[in-house]
Amino acid sequence: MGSIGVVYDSGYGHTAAQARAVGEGAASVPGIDVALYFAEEIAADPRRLGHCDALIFGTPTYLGSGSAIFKTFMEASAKIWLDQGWKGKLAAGFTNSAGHSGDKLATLTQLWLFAMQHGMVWVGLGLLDGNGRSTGSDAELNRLGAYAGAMAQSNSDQGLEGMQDSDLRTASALGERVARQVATWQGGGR
Ligand SMILES: Cc1cc2nc3c(=O)[nH]c(=O)nc-3n(C[C@H](O)[C@H](O)[C@H](O)COP(=O)(O)O)c2cc1C
Repeated sequence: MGSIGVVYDSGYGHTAAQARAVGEGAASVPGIDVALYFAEEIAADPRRLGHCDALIFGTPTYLGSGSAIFKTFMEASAKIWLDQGWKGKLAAGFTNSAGHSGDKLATLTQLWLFAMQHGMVWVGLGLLDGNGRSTGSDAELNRLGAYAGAMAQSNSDQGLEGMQDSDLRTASALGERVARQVATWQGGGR
């Protein structure tokens, strides 16, 4: 039994699709409740996340970092940070951008540091990098080769049809991994 909150921002819908995939993967684990929270809305009262055993953070990469709206959520959590209210919860992250690199690692690093400041315990993707061999293809899981979290790439001139199925499956795998960790995580040591 456990509860996971997926907190995300998305200006144009791509990262929202990734968030839904993360949520579906998490919900595939029996006994895990999953809820998606739009960062701008939950920033008004981030204490509503207090019941979650794990928080999975997601934001588009804008100019080499998370979006301003996601940063608003981060700063809205400052009073919780002061009390270390999320200490011992599990955390993970995901991001989408137009570039294949797109400096997405900087965004995942930002999310990781945010979780570290809160005393949370980071769960990485747990998948080897895909599509790194001559026999590989973009259909492979983790085709963008991230370890710190889930990455997705979508062309800037396309809508959701530009999302790669493999990236959504990778996002789902992250959600499922966090959910499996929640199922066994005690967290009591904080
Ligand atoms: C203000 C802004 C800054 C962006 N900066 C980057 C960037 O640094 N790297 C990148 O690869 N794509 C960048 N992009 C492209 C977005 O990451 C891409 O369109 C992504 O799909 C947006 O996700 P969303 O639909 O969830 O908002 C930027 C887009 C905008 C609007």
